[in-house]
Amino acid sequence: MIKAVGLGKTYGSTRAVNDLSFEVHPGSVTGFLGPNGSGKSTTMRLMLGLDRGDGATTYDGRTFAELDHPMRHVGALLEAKPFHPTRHARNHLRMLAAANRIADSRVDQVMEMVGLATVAKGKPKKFSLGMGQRLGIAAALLGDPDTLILDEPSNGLDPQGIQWLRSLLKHLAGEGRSVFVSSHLLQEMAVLADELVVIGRGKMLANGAVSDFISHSGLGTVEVRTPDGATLAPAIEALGATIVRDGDSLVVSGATAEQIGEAAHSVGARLHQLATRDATLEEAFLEATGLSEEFRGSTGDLA
Ligand SMILES: Nc1ncnc2c1ncn2[C@@H]1O[C@H](COP(=O)(O)OP(=O)(O)OP(=O)(O)O)[C@@H](O)[C@H]1O
Repeated sequence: MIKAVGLGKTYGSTRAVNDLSFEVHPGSVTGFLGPNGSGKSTTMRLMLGLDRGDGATTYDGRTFAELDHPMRHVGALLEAKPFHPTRHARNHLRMLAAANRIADSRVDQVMEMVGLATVAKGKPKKFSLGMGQRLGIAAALLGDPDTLILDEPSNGLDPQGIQWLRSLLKHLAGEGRSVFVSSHLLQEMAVLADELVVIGRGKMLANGAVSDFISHSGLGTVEVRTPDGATLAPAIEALGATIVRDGDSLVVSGATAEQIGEAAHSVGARLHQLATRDATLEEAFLEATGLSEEFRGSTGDLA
């Protein structure tokens, strides 16, 4: 298990990460979300001891520096990929393997896993963004680690690549590993992650199950089809809910289907349909991070 306690980092006058504490549990994928510049990469570097800062991160009770052959415990993919300019992809991995006492045969295994076996002798500097990303993922998997920390691993991957990565990470978590992964692809995160850590301007905004994050956003609605709208609407509004009329339907925010059903019963209104619609992860994320967005674009006058 990963346990991060009180992580913090200041660059000049910028408090990039501020007192972040969270856990990443074995057997699950934990998504790490936050707007641009919110401190995700800095947090990951702190977790791996690559940046000096406040707090501590332990892996089953040991800090990264205390692990012998860390690649065999924690596999990491960070934004900057230090590939050797002239070394072949396979040799790059062989060198990492040797430094961590990992068998050479594992190199071919991971190249196969990430779909780079046919270009094993290619030079990473000639790789496309997606191929470079796959090589970085191969390096993270090299030590067959029980913990993975991946910063934007889907960057540059095509749709098939993203689907492949999703299956891979779910499979690895299913084997009991702890997977911590940042991404801006919220639809992807919605189907990949079990738990979330959501930050804004370096501070924790939400931490817990994806389903709780979405339901706590309060953005879900209930669609009510009724021939007795005039009778039912005041009873729903009396619950403190708001109603938007859509043809012969009432779209209700701020009340559950159960509450609406009870209200309908108490005023004798007939219900033809009562359908709940959950918020999307994107809607919940935008709601949670709206005020902590650091960089806000404008659609302006594009003409
Ligand atoms: N080496 C550095 N020197 C100075 N400031 C830095 C440095 N690295 C990051 N920062 C600042 O720290 C803050 C957090 O940056 P970080 O890269 O961790 O965010 P992020 O959430 O990973 O962003 P993105 O989603 O855009 O990749 C930003 O304000 C950034 O400008």
